[in-house]
Amino acid sequence: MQHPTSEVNQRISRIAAHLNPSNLQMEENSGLSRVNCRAKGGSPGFKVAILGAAGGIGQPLAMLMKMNPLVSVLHLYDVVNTPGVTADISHMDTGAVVRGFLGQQQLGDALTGMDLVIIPAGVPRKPGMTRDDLFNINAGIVRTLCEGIAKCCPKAIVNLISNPVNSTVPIAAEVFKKAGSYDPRRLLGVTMLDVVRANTFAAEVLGLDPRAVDVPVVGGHAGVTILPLLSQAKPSCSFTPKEVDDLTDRIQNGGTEVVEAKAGAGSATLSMAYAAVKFADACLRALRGDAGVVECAYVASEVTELPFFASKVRIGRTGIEEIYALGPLNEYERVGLEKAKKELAASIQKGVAFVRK
Ligand SMILES: NC(=O)c1ccc[n+]([C@@H]2O[C@H](COP(=O)([O-])OP(=O)(O)OC[C@H]3O[C@@H](n4cnc5c(N)ncnc54)[C@H](O)[C@@H]3O)[C@@H](O)[C@H]2O)c1
Ligand SMILES: O=C(O)C[C@H](O)C(=O)O
Repeated sequence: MQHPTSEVNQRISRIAAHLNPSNLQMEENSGLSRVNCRAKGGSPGFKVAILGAAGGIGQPLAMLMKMNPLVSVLHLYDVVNTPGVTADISHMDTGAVVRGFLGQQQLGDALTGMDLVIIPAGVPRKPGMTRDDLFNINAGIVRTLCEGIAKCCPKAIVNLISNPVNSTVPIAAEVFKKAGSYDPRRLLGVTMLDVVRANTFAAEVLGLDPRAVDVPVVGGHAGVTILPLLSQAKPSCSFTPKEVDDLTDRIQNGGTEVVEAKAGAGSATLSMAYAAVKFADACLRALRGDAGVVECAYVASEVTELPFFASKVRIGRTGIEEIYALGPLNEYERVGLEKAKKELAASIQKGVAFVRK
């Protein structure tokens, strides 16, 4: 039986919290607040934060992560609209406890204690733009968010989605280095959408179920830096030179295909949320201790002479545990690799310089 005074105190602090405009943090945002609930704990699992959770990717990503049984706590952070998104998602009858955080002053609370931080914050492309055209706005957003991560959850695994990924991952690395918290095993640029597209488009050509197809995509995440290794596609298959050309072109320009179809209303959001969840789920399974979790990602790497490169990596409890070599490339892929490296080198340098300047 609770002492009446403590019950009154709890009520008063609840009312005060609601009245204080600087405290916009929400706990499930429901009439039945957690103080009134019998069970205070969530289900066992991992704590995940999404930064940019109210956006085109953020919202479906939040919904899908709420459905993931490996997630016990889901923090939704954005500079706008998190109260509504949080209230909405918190009504789903799945295990994860959802909390919303609004604005820079709540970034620390959103991040504290997180195991995995997924970042889809930032502006998307419009027709006619390259991903690099987003650099001026998104570089600063990623820097600020990563400063928060370095301070509040330096051991978290970071899945970075914000474009241009080829530069934002080096930016994140530099921020973490400055803060003294850099662990390259824990920073992963999300290139899963390229793999998802490669599997889908290759399956169309082969007349197979896309779920049965696995095409490694290496390099980076923009134009010619997206390098599908069709010669290594599984199940083992062969493509005509025209099919290779057409498929490579479509995979490299998959993002632009969506940007043009959306005609000014943004870039890929739904397929990206799907890809982000596929990747985040792989990271969580690895954190749980599952063996053999291997995915493509853009990471600090020694696979080429460049400091960052996307390739297959094995993820484990401590983050990236092994980075795989590219394997045998055919002449077409070797030429593609040289083009990819040239553009990647400039994008990496631009990201590093942004933080060091
Ligand atoms: N890696 C990939 O494969 C991939 C795929 C698709 C999109 N993207 C990129 O993801 C990013 C987001 O795309 P989107 O379609 O969701 O855009 P969006 O504009 O719909 O959503 C972005 C969200 O970020 C929020 N935001 C802006 N500044 C912020 C800050 N400082 N802190 C926290 N949140 C902030 C916005 O309020 C918004 O809710 C873009 O940069 C886009 O290019 C990457
Ligand atoms: O194309 C974009 O700008 C978004 C994203 O990088 C994508 O590949 O869909």
